[in-house]
Amino acid sequence: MHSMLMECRQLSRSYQDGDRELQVLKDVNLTVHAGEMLAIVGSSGSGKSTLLHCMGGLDKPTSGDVLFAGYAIQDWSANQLADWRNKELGFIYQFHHLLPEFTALENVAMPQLIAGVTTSAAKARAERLLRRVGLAERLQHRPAELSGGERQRVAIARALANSPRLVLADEPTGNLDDSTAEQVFELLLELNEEFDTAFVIVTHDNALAAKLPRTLTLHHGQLAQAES
Ligand SMILES: Nc1ncnc2c1ncn2[C@@H]1O[C@H](COP(=O)(O)OP(=O)(O)OP(=O)(O)O)[C@@H](O)[C@H]1O
Repeated sequence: MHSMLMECRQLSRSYQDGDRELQVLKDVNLTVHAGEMLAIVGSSGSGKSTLLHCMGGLDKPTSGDVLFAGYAIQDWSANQLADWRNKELGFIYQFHHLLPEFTALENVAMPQLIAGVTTSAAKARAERLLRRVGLAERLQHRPAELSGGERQRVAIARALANSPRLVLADEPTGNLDDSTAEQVFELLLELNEEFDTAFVIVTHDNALAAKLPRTLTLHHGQLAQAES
């Protein structure tokens, strides 16, 4: 059995909405094991993005803990969080968030340069990753010169650039047509097998979620079933 990588304990998040409190997440308990892949599904507004943001240190729980390899991330400074996100996490969003003025190769090299990898090593790894995601012919293209599916493949390669232990993906196929979405999902499944990286994928697409080994359902900010 794989070791525990991330744990949410009694995670709650509420927002102040005028003079009332909006409880978005309520006592969420979940464990992500090293190398596993799981889907989080739930209707719009059920708290999926908020949960992912708390797991990625982009939002802070109102109460409860997010532990990464046993450490409570909310205790870390902004610098520590930024460093952790750069080295240990990858993010994939619905919209690719690639830098428009840079090529695919440069976009994938960027997180490595930030981590202190040399330019030549960063570009070599970026090229390997882009080849792996099927973009050998697109290394020098800028995001505007790529299709939506290709842009998401670049974003996936970028998420894996620093060999993170965990990739958090928020509707990674939400902006793609059905067949492209399925291909991108298949790619994520393959990469999860090949790399020693856990994936947590938020999706509203139950058919795609069903391809993953484990699915958790959020309902009004609570996990619908007990953690397996
Ligand atoms: N910063 C914020 N301030 C106030 N309310 C917020 C904030 N972020 C999210 N919310 C509210 O929290 C609820 C859950 O939002 P969240 O984005 O987590 O849902 P979701 O399940 O990801 O929805 P969708 O599938 O539509 O993206 C929504 O009612 C939203 O308006």
